[in-house]
Amino acid sequence: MEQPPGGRLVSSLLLGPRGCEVTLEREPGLLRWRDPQPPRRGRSSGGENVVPASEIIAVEETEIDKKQCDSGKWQKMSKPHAFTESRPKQLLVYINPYGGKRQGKRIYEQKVAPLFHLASISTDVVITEHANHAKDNLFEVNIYKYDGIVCVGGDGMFSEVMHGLIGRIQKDSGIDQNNPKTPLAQCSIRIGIIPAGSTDCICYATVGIVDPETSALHIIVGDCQPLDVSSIHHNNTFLKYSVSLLGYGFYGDILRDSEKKRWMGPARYDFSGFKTFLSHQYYEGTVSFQPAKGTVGSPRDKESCRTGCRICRQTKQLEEQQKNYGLEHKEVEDEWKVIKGKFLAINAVNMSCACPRSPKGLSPAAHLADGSADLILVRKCSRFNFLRYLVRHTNQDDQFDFPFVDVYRVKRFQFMSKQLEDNESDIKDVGKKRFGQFCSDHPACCCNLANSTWNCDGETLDSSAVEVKVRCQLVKLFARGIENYKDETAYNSSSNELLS
Ligand SMILES: Nc1ncnc2c1ncn2[C@@H]1O[C@H](COP(=O)(O)OP(=O)(O)OP(=O)(O)O)[C@@H](O)[C@H]1O
Ligand SMILES: CCCCCCCCCCCCC/C=C/[C@@H](O)[C@H](CO)NC(=O)CCCCC
Ligand SMILES: [Ca+2]
Repeated sequence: MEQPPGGRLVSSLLLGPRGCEVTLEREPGLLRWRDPQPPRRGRSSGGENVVPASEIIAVEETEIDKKQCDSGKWQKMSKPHAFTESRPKQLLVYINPYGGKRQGKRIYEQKVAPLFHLASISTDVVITEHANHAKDNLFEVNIYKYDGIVCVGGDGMFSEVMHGLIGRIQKDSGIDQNNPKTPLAQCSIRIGIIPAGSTDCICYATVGIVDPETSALHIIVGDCQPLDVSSIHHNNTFLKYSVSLLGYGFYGDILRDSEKKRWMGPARYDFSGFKTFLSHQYYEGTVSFQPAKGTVGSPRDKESCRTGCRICRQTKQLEEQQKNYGLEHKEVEDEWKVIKGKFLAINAVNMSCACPRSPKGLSPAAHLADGSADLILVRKCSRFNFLRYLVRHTNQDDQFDFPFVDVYRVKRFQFMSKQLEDNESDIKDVGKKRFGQFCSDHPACCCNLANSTWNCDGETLDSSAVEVKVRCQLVKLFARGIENYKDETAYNSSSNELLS
């Protein structure tokens, strides 16, 4: 390449049989060329292509002019691939061969492995043989020799890998996960998700599309998206972590029913969803929460979390300032709001939970990395009203604009079912006998004292009482959030896909 004044390198590029001029601008590192053919009508870019150098996957020479080579003017480069410091060189890959439509292995081998090879990334691949294989394995291997862990599967598989990684880091840092008050050690090893599951909500909500190649490219270019994680405890015992949905009632019941129908594949959620909707079960209990004070946004905002999100950035800065002033434990004294009631659903979401089924998700303005969760309380209402609420997850109308739906942005919350509350008070009341699932005071009244289960990122969790705390940006993903399209020349305008 020649270097004319102005920090621009200029060379010629052969695209098929036609040649064109290609320039590389040092600042801000953009590679530009014009299509050799005249621009198509209606194409605003006028046939110009722009690719940031940081997003070039690999450069390969197809043929070298022998004469130039011998003259010493040309030197054959070894295959250059690392264009930025943050790119991974060695990855540990876990494939769930049974997730979603059971295509994980094929997707990895046909769509992802060739791209990793092109980018000169070396991999150790583990095809899981049973549930918890990946999680257990992460406690045994030397994770520190890897630049990232990749999971090929759905939200459940991601959850397994995340539990393994967080657990391992805490173990190595001497931190007891059972203490809900202990600050956790952050995980600097990034996790990549190659979607091959049934809902793939974590991939959709952090990338904007469920597409294995796009996710592979985000891994290769070394993107980094921090993610909030909620820790769930009961009686000083650690239960689970959650990054997408922690739901009691409707989504817990769907999951409990659908787990028996795994053989149906992703269709099990439609079947169990319909059945759970008809059952119209409500649950009594008490929800207590601390409203998030240190965050900038609100769950009723019109603005969503997007790449480089201002709200996530500002909240993190605020948290760091508080830490510097020694105020990080101040929230313990913050006031608790208590709500007793009958609920069809209690949903706590750390992110929008957007997925192909619901493109704006359960809480469209929730943020990936703002240290808070949106707590959505759907009180007992008619079946018709509940259906109206559900349908609004699929259209542009506001799903929080109902008198029976409340939404709060929280840092911590607790839930206790009425059954457990009653049991706890009955321990003192020794003479009283319980009548199974029904109200002991009025056996004929059929008060609903049954318990639901929690849907924790698509895994069931049975606990009638939980204590939940959001851990700001505990893990990092190979992703960059959902992008806004401003520059049509750099990206394919019809999807979120990166150019390769
Ligand atoms: N080899 C295996 N055999 C059986 N179960 C496995 C195996 N490997 C992983 N699992 C478990 O399968 C569960 C579901 O996997 P995964 O999340 O990939 O698919 P899914 O449930 O269809 O998708 P989604 O979670 O997006 O709805 C995970 O909880 C994981 O622990
Ligand atoms: C008449 C039309 C009504 C349509 C209603 C559609 C509402 C869809 C909301 C979808 C919300 C998904 C929340 C994501 C949860 C994931 O962590 C979890 C694991 O993958 N998936 C499920 O539990 C699977 C949950 C599947 C629910 C159907
Ligand atoms: Ca959040």
